[in-house]
Amino acid sequence: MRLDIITIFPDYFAPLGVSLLGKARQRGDVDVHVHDLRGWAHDRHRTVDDTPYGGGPGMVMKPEPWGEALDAIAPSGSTPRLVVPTPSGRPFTQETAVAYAGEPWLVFACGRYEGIDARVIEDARSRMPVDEVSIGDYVLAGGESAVLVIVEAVTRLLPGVLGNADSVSDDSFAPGRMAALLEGPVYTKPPTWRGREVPPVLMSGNHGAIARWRRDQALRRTAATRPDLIARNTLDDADRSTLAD
Ligand SMILES: Nc1nc2cc(Br)ccc2s1
Repeated sequence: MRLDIITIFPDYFAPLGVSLLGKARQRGDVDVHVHDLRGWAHDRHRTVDDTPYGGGPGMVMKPEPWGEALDAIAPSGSTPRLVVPTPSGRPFTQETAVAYAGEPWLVFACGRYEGIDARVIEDARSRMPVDEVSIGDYVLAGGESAVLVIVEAVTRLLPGVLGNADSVSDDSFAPGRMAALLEGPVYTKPPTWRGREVPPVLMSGNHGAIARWRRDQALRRTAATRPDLIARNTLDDADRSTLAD
């Protein structure tokens, strides 16, 4: 997978060189290129923003540098998927992450200020798929943090990137598996810590009882914090009994 990231803060992406993704990059599983948008701003001050037409607060990112950057990174005829984080985008979910993990090439546009001139997105749509995605109902100072989130959610799904492949298939939001129940509590050694014991069922060796206990915990946590997710699940009698407790 190739990832291109266009930003006015390239140093923001130093974290992509460490941990699992860093190893994946060293192995050549992921090819990441970070580009400074100011490289395509040709005036003396390398200006990338200007005042908004129609007035209003803040500044808008000028179309010219973006247009030149996208032309240089994705010349006509090449068709990466352009991903533009924005609070007004479609929700980015685990399903989106799974879809993106199957893409050979993603280009990320990191907006700043009040956003990117809308004509940049229109122009890009004329020659490549463009997704405007939101990572949540809050406003950041720019798209860089959102790209870090999206890149982590996507690349951890790539074969070999996450040490334990089972972890991915066992994700609480993994499509098709218990349809997005939240993870229940997890435990490791020591068996007693500050007088608090690990639930005995987890040390019983009874895998059926352990699976039932884990599902009950996931159901209870989901019902308590994300009841909207419960409706997406097909509950059996045992589930309904757990939730009725
Ligand atoms: N939640 C999000 N906030 C923002 C702000 C800017 Br400015 C650009 C992208 C995003 S995604």
